Amino acid sequence: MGSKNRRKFVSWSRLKKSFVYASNGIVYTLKHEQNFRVHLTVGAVIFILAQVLRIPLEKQAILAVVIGGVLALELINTAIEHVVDLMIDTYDERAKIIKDTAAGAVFIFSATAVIVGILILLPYIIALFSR
Ligand SMILES: Nc1ncnc2c1ncn2[C@@H]1O[C@H](COP(=O)(O)OP(=O)(O)OP(=O)(O)O)[C@@H](O)[C@H]1O
Repeated sequence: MGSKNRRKFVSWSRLKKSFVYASNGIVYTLKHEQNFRVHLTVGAVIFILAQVLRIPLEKQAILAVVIGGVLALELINTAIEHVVDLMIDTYDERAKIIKDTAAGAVFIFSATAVIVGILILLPYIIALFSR
């Protein structure tokens, strides 16, 4: 008892470890999940396009939130898939429901991100071609 209480308010070594663990999770997902690679690539293209089109910073912030949200949801979906696989290695209707609903959450947020991206970028693309 007490060892936790004696911990520093902010420990840089613990922060560094947390960053390394989180990076490992991102690198794992990057290597093994095609959807994550697709979303990351689309997100990077949108970010570059926003710079080229000189989109205002507050709109870029909205794009950053939705792109980051999709990527974060992909990581959670991957974690859920692994928890299910850890619990059961045979076909199970409940496993299917868990995985399918988690995938559905990613899909809904991705579709939302696409709509937000179109709403923000399209007027600038139209203005570029109607000069
Ligand atoms: N144990 C299981 N029991 C029943 N259905 C399963 C099971 N494991 C996977 N499935 C079905 O297969 C689908 C794909 O699951 P899998 O674990 O292969 O994910 P994935 O191919 O990596 O998916 P994603 O491409 O979304 O990352 C699930 O959405 C589910 O419908």
